[in-house]
Amino acid sequence: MKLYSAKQIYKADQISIKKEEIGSNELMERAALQLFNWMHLRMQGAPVKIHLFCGIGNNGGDGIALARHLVDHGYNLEVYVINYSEKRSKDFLINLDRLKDRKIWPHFMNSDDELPAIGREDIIVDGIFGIGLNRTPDDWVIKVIQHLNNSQAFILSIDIPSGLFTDQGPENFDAIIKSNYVLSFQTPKLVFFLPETGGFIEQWEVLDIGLDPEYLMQTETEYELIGKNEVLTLYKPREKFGHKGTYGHSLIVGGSYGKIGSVCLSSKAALCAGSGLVTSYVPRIGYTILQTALPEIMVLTDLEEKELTEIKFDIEPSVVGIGMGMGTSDVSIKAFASFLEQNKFPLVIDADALNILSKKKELLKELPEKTILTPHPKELERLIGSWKDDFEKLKKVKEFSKKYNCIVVVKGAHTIVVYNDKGYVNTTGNPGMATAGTGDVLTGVITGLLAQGYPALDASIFGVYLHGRSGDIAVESTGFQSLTASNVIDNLANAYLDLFKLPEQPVTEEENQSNQ
Ligand SMILES: NC(=O)C1=CN([C@@H]2O[C@H](COP(=O)(O)OP(=O)(O)OC[C@H]3O[C@@H](n4cnc5c(N)ncnc54)[C@H](O)[C@@H]3O)[C@@H](O)[C@H]2O)[C@@H](O)CC1
Ligand SMILES: [K+]
Repeated sequence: MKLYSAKQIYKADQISIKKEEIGSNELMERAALQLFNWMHLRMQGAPVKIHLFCGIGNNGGDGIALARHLVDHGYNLEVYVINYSEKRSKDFLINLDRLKDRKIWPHFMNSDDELPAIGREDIIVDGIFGIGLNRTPDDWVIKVIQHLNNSQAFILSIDIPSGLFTDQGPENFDAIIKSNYVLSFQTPKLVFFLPETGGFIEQWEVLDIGLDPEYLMQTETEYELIGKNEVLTLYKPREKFGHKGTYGHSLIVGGSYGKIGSVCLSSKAALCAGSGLVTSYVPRIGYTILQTALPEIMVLTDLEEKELTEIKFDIEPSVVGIGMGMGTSDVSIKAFASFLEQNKFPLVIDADALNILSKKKELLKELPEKTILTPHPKELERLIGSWKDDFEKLKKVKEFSKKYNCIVVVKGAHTIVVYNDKGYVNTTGNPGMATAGTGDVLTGVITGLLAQGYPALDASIFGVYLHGRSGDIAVESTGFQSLTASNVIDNLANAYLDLFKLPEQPVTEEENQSNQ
């Protein structure tokens, strides 16, 4: 699913109005009707108190138009207009008149007005600012926003939580509505998925207001949201006459004294992701551990007992996944540097290998094209330097990706795979996966996919999705706290099977009767 920018949404809006020969207020009416239907279906006329807060732009206009439908259906409604500017939008005014025709008079709130009492059982509808916000709200408006956040009432936001910019980072976190539910028009917004701002949205849903499909389809976006539909187009089915050689050979390099487990996890994950063969390359101490833990896997060892001192092998792997548990001792740095200088195989680089790259940036030029780097936030910071906000971070990652022609997997609650100017935002995964070893599993999965011939970008996007989906399936039986990295590996099979599961269909009346 594409994630459109505010500019693109405004453009789609204009094109739709022109093509369909409708007024902009008709589009607003469509939006308001969608909002109303959503609420009415769930509330079924319940007499709960609804406090509807509107701004004076089109987001407020949506709110005012919604108010008319709610009133027409007998809902218990109080409407407030936050008068933060004199420049009321045309469609806001049209809808205000329509509301007044029904003898409904909103409370017009100005800077020195008292804030209304809101019960914790009430519902707040937030239509103060939409995608048109272009500066931090005035102090008194921030006080209103804080008042709503502190009320403990359920907050339903129209289009986007008020106070959140669509395409830039926030300046003041106190100025943003904390939404329980966002009904977002046509497209979710990128900020819903970024670590700094994602917490302002508990749940979201898209309401289709029928913006011009042709424009939406043809328009390239900077970010895409990755769900099952998107990865299904990447999936490569197995061939009947395939053999283990067809599905590649993954070499997993890493480990040191006390950290052989990380190599076990990556190696097993590569195997379960479908790699035909897997070999692990570890210090000698890892030999018995790996051979005992993973009978399907071959093992090569360094001459040294406890750490890697030389990465040399006489096999021809399809791909090398490197770095987990490797440490950053001087000898291991040297081993990694000379490996990079001679290596000709595709690479997935993680953990300590990333830290070594950060310390010795001159090694970055040795990376084969489309090398995949999988940093967590701290590793990323060491690699690209610090950032002011998520948008600056993504800009820096894009520059880095272009400079070194590499793919960067920016790990987080919504991992974003970045290549060149484009970002792919993952939707699977859960907080239970914030546990030791899940990163090693991800490296293994991506390595295993590359081995099978997935192009590097597809392997990254698909690998991140599968890893998260395995975690989501696992957590159903483990709960968040007890989920382990091994549980994620154990559910890779289920994540694959889940790709082809159809959504559950409602039981028909006939089936119901025959079951009785
Ligand atoms: N574009 C579309 O396709 C549609 C948009 N609709 C609604 O329109 C919204 C966008 O409306 P607008 O562009 O009118 O903008 P908003 O309603 O988001 O913002 C109000 C206006 O206030 C001004 N403003 C921005 N920041 C301010 C600040 N900090 N203090 C004071 N004034 C400030 C701006 O001039 C802005 O236009 C969307 O979020 C959505 O809710 C819907 O009506 C349906 C169609
Ligand atoms: K809003």
